[in-house]
Amino acid sequence: MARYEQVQGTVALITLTNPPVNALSAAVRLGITETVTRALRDPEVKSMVICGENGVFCGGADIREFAKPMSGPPLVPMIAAIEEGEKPVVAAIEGAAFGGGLELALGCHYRIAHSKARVGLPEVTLGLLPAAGGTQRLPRLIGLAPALDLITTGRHVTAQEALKLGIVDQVTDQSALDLAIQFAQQVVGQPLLPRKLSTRQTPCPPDVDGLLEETMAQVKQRARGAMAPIACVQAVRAAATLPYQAGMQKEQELMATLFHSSQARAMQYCFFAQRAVGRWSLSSGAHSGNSKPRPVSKVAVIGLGTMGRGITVALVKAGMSVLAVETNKKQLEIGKQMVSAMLKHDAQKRNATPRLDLLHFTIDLLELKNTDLIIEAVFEDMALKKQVFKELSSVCKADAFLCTNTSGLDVDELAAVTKRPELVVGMHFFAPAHVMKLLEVVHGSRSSPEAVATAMHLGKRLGKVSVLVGNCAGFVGNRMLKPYLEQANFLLEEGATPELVDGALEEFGFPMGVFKMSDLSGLDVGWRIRKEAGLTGPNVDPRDPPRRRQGRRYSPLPDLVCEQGRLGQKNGRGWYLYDKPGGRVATPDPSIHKFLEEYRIKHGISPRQIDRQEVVERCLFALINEGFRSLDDGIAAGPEDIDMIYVFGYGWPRHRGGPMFYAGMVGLPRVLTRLEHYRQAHPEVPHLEPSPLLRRLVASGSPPINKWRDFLQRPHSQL
Ligand SMILES: CC/C=C\CC(=O)SCCNC(=O)CCNC(=O)[C@H](O)C(C)(C)COP(=O)(O)OP(=O)(O)OC[C@H]1O[C@@H](n2cnc3c(N)ncnc32)[C@H](O)[C@@H]1OP(=O)(O)O
Repeated sequence: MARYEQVQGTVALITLTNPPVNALSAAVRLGITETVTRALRDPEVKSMVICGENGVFCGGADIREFAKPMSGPPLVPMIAAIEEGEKPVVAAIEGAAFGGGLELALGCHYRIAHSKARVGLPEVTLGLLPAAGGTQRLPRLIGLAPALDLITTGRHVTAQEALKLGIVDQVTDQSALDLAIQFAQQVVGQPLLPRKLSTRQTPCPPDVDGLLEETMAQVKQRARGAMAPIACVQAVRAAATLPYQAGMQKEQELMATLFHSSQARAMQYCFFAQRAVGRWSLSSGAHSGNSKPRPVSKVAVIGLGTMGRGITVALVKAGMSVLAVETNKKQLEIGKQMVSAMLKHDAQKRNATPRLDLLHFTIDLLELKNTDLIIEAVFEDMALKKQVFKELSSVCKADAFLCTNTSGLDVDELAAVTKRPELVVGMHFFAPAHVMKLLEVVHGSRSSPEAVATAMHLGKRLGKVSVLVGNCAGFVGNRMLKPYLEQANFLLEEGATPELVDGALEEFGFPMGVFKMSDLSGLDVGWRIRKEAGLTGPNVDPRDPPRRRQGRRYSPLPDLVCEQGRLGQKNGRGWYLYDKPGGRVATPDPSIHKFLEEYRIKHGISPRQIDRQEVVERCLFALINEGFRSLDDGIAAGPEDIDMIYVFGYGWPRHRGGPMFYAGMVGLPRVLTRLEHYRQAHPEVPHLEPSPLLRRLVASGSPPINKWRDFLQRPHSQL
């Protein structure tokens, strides 16, 4: 797993050979150990170069091995042997050097990178820390503050930034390997000691404690309960305050607390799940391996509201030419100004030039005739969307894809008004669409594999995690959100406050509780949808009592809040009070508390003490239960799809792996028992009735999550 050659007479070339990313598996570690020993012993060899096969240096430790018993030589002594050896070693970094890969390179005496290479220590994103000396060598190389940044965020760094930071010694547009071999010959005979990072002192600012405290406070705030970022700060602190060996000891101790933790398991599950959702399949037998996306170069976006603007920006940022369409000149001008401002702001942050040249604006639908793919992002109103789709179907070229950004309307109903239902798919972006990483691609019953492949591929081009889902009200994400929101409202009726509910959910790890999130989205959005569904407003069945709709318990609280003119952050008043319209600082509002008390009196509800555990269980188990139903209905292809939707689209804390993974961690029997308990206490809430799939899984001994597919009621998903 490591090839050995002697090149240019005196240079030992060691090539890691473990495709696709040359991960440091046991076999690779053994290969490196053996080849380095051989090179150190061979008197003809004066220096070494370590590189990776297929243009990738090394993607780090083999993550798949973490769940197995340790075998093969450990990384720490392997890297120490390279550093301590008396022959210079040069790392030739092409493609990527991540995690253990960069730590290996830091053990080398010199690093040469290709200009397109990226480096980083992303262990924190796997619930770990760089425990092959990364927390000790990197600060000694680049200083305390930049090392803290890189290690606690896990961010990827370009070769250019790596050069500026001092992580690499040279960057080349030519072959990094050729340059490294040349370099390895030149440095023979030069003093090696100063190149051994373990012998250096960490460059620190005058106020080390201040920096560490400030970083710890920031990290805790960002971490939302994740342990790894905190351990990373503690390990880097050791690099600033302890001698190297003691620092290494600390690194190992901290790693031991993380390595077998449920958080690390959850985050490593997310790593593989994120990649698994890209491998989609349909019941027809079409799948990502046999369905080619059609090339798309001209894209149009219809509607420049919040969603349309975000989608346009995302497309332009991905280098695509976009025709942005509005209904009238005034709206077009507003949209144009806002999109341009967003692009300029984004470019400024990246120190780049905004690609305004890729943008074209029109109010004339006829200009769409040469467009390859159209994304409709008009108001969430079926009649309006149908009218748009009819028009698109007649003006666009016959093979253009027609995509809708609906967040939950029936994609088949829209496809049916066109002359090309097979080219219609849902592309459900999440606000703000240029920031949020999730894209739900909705497969209608007549969508062709090519349309699905094209939408999935477009999502990837935009840097999104695209998840294929089936067509039903709300698709996967919003369908599961419904019982979650419902439980939150019921909890208010029963005695909770918005702060209590949000506090419990934020403590769980969500960036924002449900009521703050509703305020941010705008309370009128759901109000309008509920009016259309006949749950509030003039279309309510007059025979329905105030707290029942369509045969089940209903809370009119959110409707009543909207009727008071409280629309959320946008007008400064929602479930909370804000410093100003559009303000972000939420404070509890005594008038909401009074309103809730009066509501309870009016409806004869005696408020009771509700604790955080009940909030978490009722909101999250109801959501998870709907996840099981979505799986059983074939709307979600697998639990990984649901989990990635929630992690990337709804702020589910990554260190808890997503709702379905979390259910497995809590234990399916417990989820079932608690749902049964709450269902008994609230017989009028059907969402609390445990799903048949959950019952089947528990009856079968609660198999691990990767076996759940075997228990689905349909052998194939509906997709
Ligand atoms: C003592 C502890 C010391 C060290 C700890 C570590 O090193 S932990 C590992 C740290 N490394 C990382 O987190 C990097 C993970 N990999 C990536 O970020 C990307 O894979 C990479 C290297 C940038 C390449 O990206 P690309 O988009 O080209 O490929 P893709 O991500 O789809 O990966 C291709 C397949 O390789 C599998 N894979 C990638 N990295 C690893 C790894 N470190 N271990 C095991 N497997 C890895 C990935 O899962 C893909 O396979 P698939 O079957 O498609 O899932």
